[in-house]
Amino acid sequence: MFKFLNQNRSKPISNLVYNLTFLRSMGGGPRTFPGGINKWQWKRMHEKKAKEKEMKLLDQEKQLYQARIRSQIRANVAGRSMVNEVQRQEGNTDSSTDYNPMSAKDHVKALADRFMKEGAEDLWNEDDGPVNSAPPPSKEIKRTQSVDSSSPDYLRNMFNDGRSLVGNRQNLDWGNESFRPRYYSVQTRQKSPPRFRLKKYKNSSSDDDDESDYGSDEDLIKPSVSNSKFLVEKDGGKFSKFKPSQRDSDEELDSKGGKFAKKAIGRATLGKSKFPKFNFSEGESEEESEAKDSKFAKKVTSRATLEKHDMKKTRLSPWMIDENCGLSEQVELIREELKRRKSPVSPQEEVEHEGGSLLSNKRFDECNISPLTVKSLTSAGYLQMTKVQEATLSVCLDGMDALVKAKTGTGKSAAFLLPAIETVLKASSSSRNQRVPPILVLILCPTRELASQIAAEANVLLKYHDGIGVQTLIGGTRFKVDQRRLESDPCQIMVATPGRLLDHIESNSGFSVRLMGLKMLILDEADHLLDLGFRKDVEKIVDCVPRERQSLLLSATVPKEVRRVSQLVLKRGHAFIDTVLGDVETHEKVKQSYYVASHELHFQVVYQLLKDHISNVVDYKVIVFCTTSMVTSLMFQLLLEMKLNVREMHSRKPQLYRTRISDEFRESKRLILVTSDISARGMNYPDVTLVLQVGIPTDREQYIHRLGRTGREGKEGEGILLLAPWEEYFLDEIKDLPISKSSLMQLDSDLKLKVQNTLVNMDNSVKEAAYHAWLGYYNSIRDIGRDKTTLVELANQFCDSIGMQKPPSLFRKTAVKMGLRNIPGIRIRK
Ligand SMILES: Nc1ncnc2c1ncn2[C@@H]1O[C@H](COP(=O)(O)OP(=O)(O)OP(=O)(O)O)[C@@H](O)[C@H]1O
Repeated sequence: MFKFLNQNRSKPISNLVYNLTFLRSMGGGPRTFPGGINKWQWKRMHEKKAKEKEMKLLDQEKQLYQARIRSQIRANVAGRSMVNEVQRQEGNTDSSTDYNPMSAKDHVKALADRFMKEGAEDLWNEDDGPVNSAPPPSKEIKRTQSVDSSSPDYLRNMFNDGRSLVGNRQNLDWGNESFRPRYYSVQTRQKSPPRFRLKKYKNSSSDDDDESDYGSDEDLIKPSVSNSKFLVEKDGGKFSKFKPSQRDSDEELDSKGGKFAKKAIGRATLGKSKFPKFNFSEGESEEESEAKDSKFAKKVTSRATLEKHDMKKTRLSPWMIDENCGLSEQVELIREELKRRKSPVSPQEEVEHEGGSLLSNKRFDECNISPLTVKSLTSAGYLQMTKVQEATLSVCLDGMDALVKAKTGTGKSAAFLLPAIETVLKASSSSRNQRVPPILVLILCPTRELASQIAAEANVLLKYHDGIGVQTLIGGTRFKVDQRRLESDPCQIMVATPGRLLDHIESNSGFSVRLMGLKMLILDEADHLLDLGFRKDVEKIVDCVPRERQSLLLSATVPKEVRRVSQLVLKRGHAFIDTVLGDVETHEKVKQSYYVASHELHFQVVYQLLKDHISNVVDYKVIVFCTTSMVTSLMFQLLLEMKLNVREMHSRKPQLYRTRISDEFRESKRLILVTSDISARGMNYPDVTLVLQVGIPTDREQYIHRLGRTGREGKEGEGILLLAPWEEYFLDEIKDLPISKSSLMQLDSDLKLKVQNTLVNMDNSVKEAAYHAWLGYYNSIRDIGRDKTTLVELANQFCDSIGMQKPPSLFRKTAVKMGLRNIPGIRIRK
């Protein structure tokens, strides 16, 4: 009897295990577990196992370290230290040959620190000393300091030397106030107490509805662009306008030096960009330089398994560093280059440049980041910081949490990646010998493409940092493949979309253990991640990472509600850095207009607008945003039939296809991307000439982010919004933006017929799906979704416009869910 029962039980269990494996490989992750235990029991069981494993590893590490110390002593006795010294002199800072200079006791303490979180005391062995001892000073910093030519100070002095070649500040003509350097962030990493401090935000706990908790506008750290004054909070508490004066001569000198470097180094990169362009030599013409640029353009490939995505095209600048040179030789080369670039630009040019410049006066070598990062930045063509980078870096290097608001395309990615790299460098001295290094920095972002883009950018900045890895965890890839990758190629920086990250947390306790070492949490497009769609996932993730961490939230839009909920992630005393304050959130150089046309004319108007743009702009690159994936698909097919050069991108497409299209569009010219909102945020497609939004975006923020795909890096761009008459109410939400009405063009009757015929002949399934999606989208928008009868009438107008005789029927269940069951005009599927 027992045997019989047992035989019968074994089958369902094995089936369950099979199903679980299948589910996991599909990316959903198991929800029930073998043996009938629940998720949390399963998780605890694995955590216990992982702890035991960690204890074993800790023990092994101690032994390994002792062995290293012994071998180092032996090597010293045998005169090996001389060889190491020579290697150091040559700039060979390979960590594999550089045995950690900590004392054995410090090292053991550092190992212990790694586990110093709640509940980890049991990993500590009493013989190892007190658990609460302060962590040893960062050995990484010590190590770089010993290599004198690569230290930040050395590089700074070197740049200052270059500056002094054209005379000191007294010799330069700074007479006109408008030529004076701009200041907006005084928070420098000084040893002496700072004279000013940044305004910190106090999150309210229970009374968080009170607006005053977030301070008045004056409480914000606001880099002033238009004049040399800025708002800072004095130690006494009150704000005052501050004007650089004599006593700030050091900063002034630096800024002017920065300015000189900017001038000497050249003008904007691509076209009318405000970013610096590097001329190869003084005698070289612009064309020659361009030709060389493209000739030498090279792909910087990452170490992470991002395939094609993980590449960034960079221009070979004169700062491109010869890999074969020692660091001191490279420094010499840069010094030579500075000498050659003596001639300052004219004051007139300076003013123009400052008018709308995104760059600050500070260079990367002036801001206490690792010289190897400066080297990577230099070889990627970044010399000066953008304003948001300067403001963010100074706050983050001081260890503060921050909420950062800066316009689209102003370099927020590097603004959070630079402190992230510094965090890894600081923390890795204590985690260097771990077999599976903890994840030290976690970057969350809303879309897969954005995650891949951020990882690619991180790899560019890590070009010269051996041993720091970046990986992505994004949906649409095989879960098992992710797991294998995590095991075979451990990383310290993880870029992830929330859903897939949670799947890994829930199904792999080893992964959760790795997250326990987290030092920095970053939310890019933070307002979107804290929106209702993502908030629950983000809360769960925050619960899985240590409380003792630094957090950074960034976005081009930060509505008040987001400032309120930001306390889910940020500490009480966080800084709010707002580089937009007092200015509109969109770029001055992006011309914004809107058209109003009835639904039946929309497709023709879109076609006409695109045709006009193509005939006016030779190297056009257009993004057409549609309301939903299925409407995107319909629009794409129509434009394809109308013989335009289009590509389609939305969440219903397989990931490989999305990656391919994204890559193609990034590199291309004369192409139109028809897309849903998956491309609205963060995507950095260079040189987009027009963004066309068809129908209302979900909200004001989404309008700004979509528009932000053009006019990046200070370039020019154009944005058009096409609305149906009933959608005009949306204009109220963006009334503070510089958008103007354009009158509808005369539509050609032949064209009208052509568009209508194409729509009529299109596959019915595409049109049906578009109708359902349209209904779903507008039903979810508060202002229209409430009045169901009007909504259905409008949906039927849309249906007419896409060449359908009668509206397709809905499943009863769907109609009930949408609250449309008994609404006239809705057909229910039998
Ligand atoms: N200091 C710099 N010097 C030169 N170029 C820079 C610098 N910082 C960033 N860039 C370039 O500026 C472009 C825009 O940067 P990024 O994508 O980080 O903008 P963003 O502010 O995150 O935009 P969004 O709000 O759309 O996410 C990128 O091409 C990047 O390489």
